Amino acid sequence: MATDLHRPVTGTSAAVRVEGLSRTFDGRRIIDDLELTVQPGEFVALLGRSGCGKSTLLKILAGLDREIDGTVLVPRRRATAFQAPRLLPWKKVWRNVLLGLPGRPGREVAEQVLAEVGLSHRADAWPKTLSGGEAQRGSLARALVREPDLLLLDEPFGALDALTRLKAQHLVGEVWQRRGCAVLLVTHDVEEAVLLADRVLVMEDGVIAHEVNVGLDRPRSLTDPRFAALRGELLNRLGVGPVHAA
Ligand SMILES: Nc1ncnc2c1ncn2[C@@H]1O[C@H](COP(=O)(O)OP(=O)(O)OP(=O)(O)O)[C@@H](O)[C@H]1O
Repeated sequence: MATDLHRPVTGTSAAVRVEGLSRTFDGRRIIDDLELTVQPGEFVALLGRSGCGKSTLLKILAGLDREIDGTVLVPRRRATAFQAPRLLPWKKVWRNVLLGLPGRPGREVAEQVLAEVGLSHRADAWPKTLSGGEAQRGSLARALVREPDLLLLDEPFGALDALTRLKAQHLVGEVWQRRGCAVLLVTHDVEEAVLLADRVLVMEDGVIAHEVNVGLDRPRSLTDPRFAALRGELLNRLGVGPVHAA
């Protein structure tokens, strides 16, 4: 197995470079000679039918799955947020934020990033008392505190109600623009992908089968006919069938 997971990507090179990546589970090749490049500061969304291997790819990039063939180059400074916020219930929010940071950072480090995600008022709360949106902000804060060059997001808004989801999407867009890190967002939501990403990838049969450059100015509007056209194109790619622009 030619695994090269921790060779840092430096200088002007890509934030993610994946070459000839394959992953097999129980004899099934879920990822099959996949190629992927993400540029520094680029926001990329990854769509694909359920079970096509999106989360598997993200876990590999996060360094959580190393049973692979191929080459994966990612920055050392990377952080992940998942659909389930995974905050430790026995630690207050601010202590959760500092998890995984080396040394013994002070509370002010957590407070700074909690302010960035609008959660300062819940710093002393226990995770079980947070709303879904607050818990997801906590999870995002825990990722951001590492000052990642690459932020890996796996359906982070999937469990949120529609309004909270919109707010969380807005927050991630803001954070990305402010921080300038590369983002790879796995999502089922085509609108979310077009709203946030520079480039939308569609995964199919173990590879990146399609790629769409969004190319719309930000902030983006769902009522823009070009938005609707991109959404329709992607839905067709996903096999959801013709969708007419509003
Ligand atoms: N640890 C594992 N052992 C065996 N099979 C696995 C394992 N992890 C994932 N798989 C299988 O690999 C395939 C891809 O899973 P993955 O979770 O990456 O899909 P996904 O595209 O993220 O799906 P969804 O959109 O439903 O979350 C699935 O068939 C899944 O059952």
